[in-house]
Amino acid sequence: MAGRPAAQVLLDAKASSIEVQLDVNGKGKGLVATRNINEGETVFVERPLVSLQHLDNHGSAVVCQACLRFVGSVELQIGHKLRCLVEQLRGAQHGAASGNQSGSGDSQEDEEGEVDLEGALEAGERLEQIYSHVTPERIADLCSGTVTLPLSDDFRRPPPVPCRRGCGALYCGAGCEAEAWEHSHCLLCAAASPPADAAPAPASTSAGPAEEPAAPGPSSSTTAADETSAAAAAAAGPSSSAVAATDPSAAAAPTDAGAGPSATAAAAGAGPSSSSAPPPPPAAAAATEEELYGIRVDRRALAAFWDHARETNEIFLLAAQVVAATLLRAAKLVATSSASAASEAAPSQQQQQQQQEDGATSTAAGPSSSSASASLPGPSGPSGAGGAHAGACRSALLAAWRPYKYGWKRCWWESVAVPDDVEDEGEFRAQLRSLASDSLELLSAAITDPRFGPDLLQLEVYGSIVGMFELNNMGLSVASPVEDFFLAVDEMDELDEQEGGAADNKLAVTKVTQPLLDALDAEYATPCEATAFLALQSCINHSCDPNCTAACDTGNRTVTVLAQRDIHAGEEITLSYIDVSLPYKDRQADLRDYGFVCRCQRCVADAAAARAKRQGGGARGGVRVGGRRR
Ligand SMILES: C[S@@+](CC[C@H](N)C(=O)[O-])C[C@H]1O[C@@H](n2cnc3c(N)ncnc32)[C@H](O)[C@@H]1O
Repeated sequence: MAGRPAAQVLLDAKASSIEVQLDVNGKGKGLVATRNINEGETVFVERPLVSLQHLDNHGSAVVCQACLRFVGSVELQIGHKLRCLVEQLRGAQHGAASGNQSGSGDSQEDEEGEVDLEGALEAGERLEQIYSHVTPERIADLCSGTVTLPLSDDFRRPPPVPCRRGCGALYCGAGCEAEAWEHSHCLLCAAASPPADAAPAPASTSAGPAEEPAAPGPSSSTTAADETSAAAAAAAGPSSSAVAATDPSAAAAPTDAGAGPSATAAAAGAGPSSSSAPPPPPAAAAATEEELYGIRVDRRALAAFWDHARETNEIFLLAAQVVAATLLRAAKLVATSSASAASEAAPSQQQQQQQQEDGATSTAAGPSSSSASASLPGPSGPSGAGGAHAGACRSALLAAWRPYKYGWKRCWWESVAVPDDVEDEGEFRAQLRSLASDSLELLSAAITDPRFGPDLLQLEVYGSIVGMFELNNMGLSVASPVEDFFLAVDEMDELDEQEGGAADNKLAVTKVTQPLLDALDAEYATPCEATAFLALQSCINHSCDPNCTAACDTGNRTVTVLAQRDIHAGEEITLSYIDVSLPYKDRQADLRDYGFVCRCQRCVADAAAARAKRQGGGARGGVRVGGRRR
């Protein structure tokens, strides 16, 4: 999650024998190989700049909120999954029962407000099925770590380390907790107040009782993502609609490649920065305010921001990470440059004093020391100081923004693909704009910084950051240790059978594990599902016959792009954003969600073949249709 300057990313790209070119075959910028790359070779390795476990996945997988590694014991994973499943099913039953009164459009009502009795019945049956295999007490024991399953030791992951403020976020160790904190969480943690002994997270290594995980954010409902409003759900687009594990989604125009916050705003027609200064915080929040690196944070207002994002669209949480990370980095850069300017000034004052003491002439000391002081920010400085400080802030903000500038950014409400069932596109887009505006207002009330806020916290800039996720995200999937655990139990059975003995042992193990497997049913192997933004990946164009694949390694917190066939120097690096085993028409339909008509060689050939067929000639020989499947 930690941000790296784009310059560093590009250096890595060079080292990996690829380069970013600004116009690749009319598709905007793209990555091109600068040498021959062999099949199976690593093209480059990259770390996500920001990532987020999907909110509706929190009930299925307890993972580190920084690196997405599973944490805790298999018992915890199974218990947590069953507990959340039960809560969710109870909610489904309850939703149907109360649907008539609430009219809230929850998940048990269809769009006309009809109660989904069928869904409620199904939920009831599933609940019965679960309880025929496990008791509520058993689930509680699994969650609390008071039960140990046979063979589970081999599948134990690092014990969870909670967020230092106690918001419920968990990490795989103190390192990840600290990194997330420094990256953006210190500004986004919505816990009302730190625990009394708010020390940095412990570097816990014991496999003690399992931590009870909570969904991130101020409220710990594990079904919050189901409450998504109809408009936001419709707007979720490709980024939230089951992206394949390694597919980046994207839409881009190369001209924006270097745009920083204000450039983006200017391009989008935003007014002067001062016109969109953040609104003042609500008076009621005064008690929950604090200041970090000169940035004012209001935890109560943050809770409202989180609630809004959970109820509308999680994409705002990713955007908030970018905003918070950028503000923090800029604030730290300003602090560092102020400190170094101060330390440069200090010797010269000392020198002046020394010279005076030595009886030297005043002309040798005065001007130089005063001009050094003049560059320092602060109300007591000469009239030029404010301007110099503003300039330093601006440079710091642009430097902090650099890692994100490569992602193509179009305003979210303008770039989202319109769902088929939407009749009035204008109204749909206006609704999205209004959602983004509400989200920004809440975020601006929660995080305020007069130095950078007016530039960064503008609706057009915020919309373009949200749009960046809509168009450039990469879906990540991390396999669950629970799957491996049940597999090991299976294999043990085979082993025992082969050895023709230990039947008692086999029976003893499956007697304990089988009811859990039966209760979990098909959901026993649910992976961690997340979304991430990666600077270089966001430059890779789609092909329906891609030459690369991408794979996620949570251990290293990296995504690796691998050549899946030989690539020649000068050839474009491509990935597939969709299921390329689909026929031409379906592929084009899927890519419409990404906002472009595919111009890859395979599609050009397919289109030509379709044209020829329409003209009655059928596909001519020599036209290559189809190709490598993902
Ligand atoms: C993730 S971005 C890739 C980088 C992008 N070309 C840029 O300039 O930033 C995806 C966007 O690139 C363009 N693109 C990618 N693959 C394409 C393809 N096969 N055919 C046409 N345009 C494509 C589309 O505009 C798409 O929205």
